[in-house]
Amino acid sequence: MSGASPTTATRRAEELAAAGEKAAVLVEALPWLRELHGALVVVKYGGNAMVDDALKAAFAQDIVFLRLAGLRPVVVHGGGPQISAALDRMGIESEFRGGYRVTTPEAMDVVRMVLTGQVGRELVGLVNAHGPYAVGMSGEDGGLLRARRRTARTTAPDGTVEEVDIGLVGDVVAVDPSAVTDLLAAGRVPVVSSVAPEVDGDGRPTGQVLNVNADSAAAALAVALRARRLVVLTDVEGLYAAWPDRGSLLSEISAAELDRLMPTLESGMVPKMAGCLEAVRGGVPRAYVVDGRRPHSLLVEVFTDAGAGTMVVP
Ligand SMILES: Nc1ncnc2c1ncn2[C@@H]1O[C@H](COP(=O)(O)OP(=O)(O)O)[C@@H](O)[C@H]1O
Ligand SMILES: CC(=O)N[C@@H](CCC(=O)OP(=O)(O)O)C(=O)O
Repeated sequence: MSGASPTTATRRAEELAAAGEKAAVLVEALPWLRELHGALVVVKYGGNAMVDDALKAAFAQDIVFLRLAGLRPVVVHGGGPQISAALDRMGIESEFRGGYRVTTPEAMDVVRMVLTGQVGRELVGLVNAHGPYAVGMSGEDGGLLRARRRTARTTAPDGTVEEVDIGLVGDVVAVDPSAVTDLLAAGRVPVVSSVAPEVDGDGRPTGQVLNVNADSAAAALAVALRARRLVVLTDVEGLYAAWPDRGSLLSEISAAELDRLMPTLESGMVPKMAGCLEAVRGGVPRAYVVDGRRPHSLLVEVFTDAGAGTMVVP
């Protein structure tokens, strides 16, 4: 008698079946690869989804995969928890109003240092472990972003709405995407941190830098770059109809429905969903909020039919 023993043969059959399943995943990606070839995709990586080294490394793999699959990814990263930890080590307490950090001049130095000097550098390093793709930049570089100070609105128990000063926090009012498009044309992956120079009412620089929420910065960039997708990776499955008791997870929502839901949203979801709204109203065909705690959720969202999380459509 010749040939493999029954156990070896069974194992071989199982291996081939597993390989076939993997091939099926690749085949499922085919229409998406075709549709998104050359597409510019802005990926916002939230600080809360940077849970551990393995997850950050998986994110870097996904970005390199997108780039090698012929898409043009642009990363905008957050780093809220990392900023809070650094402030905490310095004995400075973090305070948020309406999802935005109250930013004193002292805190602004830390925001800039942590976002551009620490979180951005780490992501660039992780991507570049695969080849010289990533180039880090902040909204200050190449005139990329300009921002004006924002105030936060709070509602008092009697229902009156008050404007409160939240310090050096900005809204993006202008984007010059050439620094990013130049890098894309050179085959690079821009990794952007959300710090921006302040301009006055006449558009003149004041010399101050402002702390821009990373969701807002990603949305402004996605609009200015005419991105085909904005994908926001965060630490929750997507947008829930009710919070914190997690009503149903909304798999798809229109801009008009989201607009109605906006006043009910809390904390970090406020700038996140405002950003998605701004993006789809500004011409981005789809914006997604995806659970970045699941490894490779970015690839699942972009290349499979199932998708995940919440999709916002115009
Ligand atoms: N309706 C909602 N659906 C989902 N999450 C919500 C909702 N309202 C508030 N949240 C909170 O928003 C958080 C996401 O925002 P944030 O912490 O700023 O994340 P990131 O660091 O990714 O920007 C969630 O973890 C959740 O606690
Ligand atoms: C004004 C404002 O709130 N800026 C944010 C910038 C970082 C950020 O947005 O990080 P995540 O995406 O991880 O939340 C902050 O200081 O935390």
